[in-house]
Amino acid sequence: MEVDSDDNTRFLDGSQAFLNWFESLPGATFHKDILIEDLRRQNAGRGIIAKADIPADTVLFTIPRQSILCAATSPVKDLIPDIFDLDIVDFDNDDDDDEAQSKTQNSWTLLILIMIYEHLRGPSSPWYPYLSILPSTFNTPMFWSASEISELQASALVNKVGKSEADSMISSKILPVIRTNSTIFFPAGITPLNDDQLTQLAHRMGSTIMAYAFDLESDETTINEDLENDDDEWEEDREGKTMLGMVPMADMLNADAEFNAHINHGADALTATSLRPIKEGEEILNFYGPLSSAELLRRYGYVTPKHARWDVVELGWDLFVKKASKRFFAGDKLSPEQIEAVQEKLREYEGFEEAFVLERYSPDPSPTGELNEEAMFNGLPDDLAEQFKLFLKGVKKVTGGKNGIALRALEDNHYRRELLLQTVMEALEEREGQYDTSLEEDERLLSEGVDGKKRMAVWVRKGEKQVLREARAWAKKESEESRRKTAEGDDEGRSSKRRRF
Ligand SMILES: C[S@@+](CC[C@H](N)C(=O)[O-])C[C@H]1O[C@@H](n2cnc3c(N)ncnc32)[C@H](O)[C@@H]1O
Repeated sequence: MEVDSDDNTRFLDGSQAFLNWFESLPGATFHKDILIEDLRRQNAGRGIIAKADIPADTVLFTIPRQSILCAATSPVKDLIPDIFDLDIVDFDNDDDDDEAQSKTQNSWTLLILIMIYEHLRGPSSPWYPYLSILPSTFNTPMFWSASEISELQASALVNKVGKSEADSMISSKILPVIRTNSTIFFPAGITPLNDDQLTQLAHRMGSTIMAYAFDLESDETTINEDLENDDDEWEEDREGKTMLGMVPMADMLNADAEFNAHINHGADALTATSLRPIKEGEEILNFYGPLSSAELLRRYGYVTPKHARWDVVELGWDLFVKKASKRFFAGDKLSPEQIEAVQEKLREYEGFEEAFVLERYSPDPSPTGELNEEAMFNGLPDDLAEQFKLFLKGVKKVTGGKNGIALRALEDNHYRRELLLQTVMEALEEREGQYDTSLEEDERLLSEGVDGKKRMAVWVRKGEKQVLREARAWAKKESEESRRKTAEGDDEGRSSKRRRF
């Protein structure tokens, strides 16, 4: 990345002013053997590196809770108590669809308002040296043009960018509060911003929160406890469930799927500690969770090779049914209208899934932040087999028991599994065809050195195609096995009350 010398000076001065400010906070510590480094040459902004070898379990820095920018520390809670009353704010409220809730705040919108307020205060804000080094532009797809988004091709990420949801959240929860309290946000001497400017600012703050904010747990937790929890735990800070806060210095750590540091949440302070020995010159890295390349790009605006182990691809139910139906049309025993009737009934079912996420078996990193096991594709979602069985039952019903294939599949577990696997293989082939380029073309593009947003988009779509190929190879192997068992007339396959599919 090219930077001119003025930019360079501003960047380095910003880092130094931030460090000076941080070290002056009562209770803050910053280890003598670490430094804030300029990592723009590797498109990673600022990061923290070790200046000397650091042993495991070393406290790298300490952030007193008082210095965190959040609902508990912001002066706005006294200025606009009715919306910032911490006793009545429902941190679980993330339901934007409910009109009654449209004016109430959640952890996201509170923090957006707090950050807008501090941003507008400029140098008078106690957090100014910190806020000054946070980004004003982002690489997340939220800010991509339509043609840049189109490079994601058939990735499910295209429908998860969330621009219009963010726009409506800003117009229903952010702008009205600022307009009602305009003298607080724009006191004498500060020129008020118009709605477009405020909307842009709110987007900027929302994206900063997405990539920088922490879920403020109040209890001491350790990496071991975190890793024992299920995957959803990692995502909690991005779901609007608990108080979110901007944690100076903790958010200067970059991250990867293999990492060497962790943030512990203590009663009075948060501390960053080394999980294992860190060598001089090594970057100190945090972990943002077991995120796929697409999710890492959506939330943080970057991708890394090590996160590809968590790549996923979505297989739509309608595509699966399209492929399955071909088999059930045999002998004209099932009409398209009957299939649609089955589908309609299925959609009414509470647990109905529109799409199934295919993913590898991919263990979490070890407590010392290392990946010790290969990720591999080893199975389809159980829900798909269950929904397929319901579909077969539906077919049996609408045909009055006349569709032989459905009847046999409901009776014979091996046969049903074989049908499922065959259908999945065909559906996966069509799913791969929905992307404009092949896996091999994407690999060539990446090796030829495509860069910027396009490289990230190619990386995401390539990763998804790789999962599709692995899933197809796995299904083929399983299907051969299943067919062998069916041919052998394995009685185990017959349905019985004692045995489940
Ligand atoms: C919490 S901040 C980390 C500090 C950030 N680099 C900065 O300069 O302010 C998260 C952002 O850092 C960048 N980042 C984090 N880890 C990265 C990595 N391994 N490679 C490239 N960029 C990374 C991404 O832009 C991400 O949105």
